[in-house]
Amino acid sequence: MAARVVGRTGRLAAVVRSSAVRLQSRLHGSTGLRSGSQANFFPPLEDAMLPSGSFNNRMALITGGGTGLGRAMTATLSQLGAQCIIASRKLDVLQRTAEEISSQTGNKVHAVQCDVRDPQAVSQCVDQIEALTGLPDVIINNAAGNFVCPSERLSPNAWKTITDIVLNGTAFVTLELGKRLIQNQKGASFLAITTIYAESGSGFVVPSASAKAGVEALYKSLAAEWGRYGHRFNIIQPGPIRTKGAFSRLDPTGAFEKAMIDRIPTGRLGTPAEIANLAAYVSSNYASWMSGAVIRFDGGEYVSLAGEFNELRSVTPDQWKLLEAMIRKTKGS
Ligand SMILES: CCCCC/C=C\C=C\C(=O)SCCNC(=O)CCNC(=O)[C@H](O)C(C)(C)COP(=O)(O)OP(=O)(O)OC[C@H]1O[C@@H](n2cnc3c(N)ncnc32)[C@H](O)[C@@H]1OP(=O)(O)O
Ligand SMILES: NC(=O)C1=CN([C@@H]2O[C@H](COP(=O)(O)OP(=O)(O)OC[C@H]3O[C@@H](n4cnc5c(N)ncnc54)[C@H](OP(=O)(O)O)[C@@H]3O)[C@@H](O)[C@H]2O)C=CC1
Repeated sequence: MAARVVGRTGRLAAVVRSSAVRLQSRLHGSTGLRSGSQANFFPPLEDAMLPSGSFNNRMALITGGGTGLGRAMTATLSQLGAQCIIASRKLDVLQRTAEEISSQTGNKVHAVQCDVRDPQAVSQCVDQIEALTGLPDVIINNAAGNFVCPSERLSPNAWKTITDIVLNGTAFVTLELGKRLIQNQKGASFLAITTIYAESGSGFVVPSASAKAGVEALYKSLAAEWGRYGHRFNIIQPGPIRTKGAFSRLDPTGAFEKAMIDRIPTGRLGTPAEIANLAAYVSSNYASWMSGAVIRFDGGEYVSLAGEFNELRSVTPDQWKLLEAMIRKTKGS
């Protein structure tokens, strides 16, 4: 009897395993099956979500606003009436983006060169911003650096480069603006863009994970301390959204993308317009009661990675009948 049960259990386990393998290989194949089907339930909307004019007479600074997600946030804020300033190292890229967005929205976008790792450059950048627009009402700390690398291959300068851009850069921009805003008795919304692995940590991007966790601690701390000056601090943790900056450094061969889509319950990557809408809401007066919030925006990827039994998604209804029968047959412990 015991031998029969053991034999049957072994066969069932093999069936479950092989069907999971078949399913996995279908999902990882070039057809991208799951993204084709599940994603149909979750179509991304690209239009600006807030009423037009929501940012009239407001000034917004977006670091890293020349490319990728920062560019999308700048476009949405500008469309909603904001005067934007975008700041990063590459002035030509910033100027091109500023001109393109301004010409589409009719609202001025200013380009200011700034390496956020350098506190003096940040101070000069803020001088320039004050001269151009006055101190901003909205600050989005979006600039970042990252690459995948086994930690044993990281040089001290590699570690310093990423942590300087992400943690020190965010701190320099936030402190410089914060001090001047406090002096001028002006309120503001601060938003930091981190990542889902700021919470869990992640191998192979350890400087980024460490620095983004530091950014989250910085923003949660200041949310508590600087509310009295009229400042709100919030955090968005995006899941994967295709940008050249991120994907060329984190998935250089393109092989990782299918695995990511496979584990995202909404079956697709996010889009820059989706994060831009969320950032606009968080930075707007519609969210004036929101401070100290950490918003995970990842199509469900984080919980999908975390749940111990989530792989059981690949068990078929017939296999469940067998499993249930086995479980019900168990008596005692
Ligand atoms: C597909 C996944 C989606 C999910 C994404 C989740 C989270 C994403 C988080 C992000 O932050 S994505 C944003 C990524 N965007 C960028 O990184 C844009 C800006 N990046 C850069 O400018 C550069 O990549 C860099 C390296 C961050 C900074 O450039 P620079 O200041 O010019 O530095 P260096 O080239 O001088 O390098 C400094 C230091 O680092 C070493 N290093 C550079 N690349 C690598 C590498 N691939 N592997 C190992 N080490 C590297 C370099 O050798 C230098 O160290 P030394 O000791 O040699 O001096
Ligand atoms: N795309 C994704 O899937 C995800 C992205 N994120 C986060 O979203 C944000 C935007 O990333 P994404 O748009 O994908 O990537 P990008 O590479 O397009 O954006 C990074 C920006 O940071 C700027 N930057 C880098 N170093 C510095 C520096 N030293 N001083 C000033 N600016 C700097 C770059 O401009 P320049 O080269 O001109 O300096 C660039 O515009 C980042 O914070 C990233 O960590 C988080 C999770 C997922």
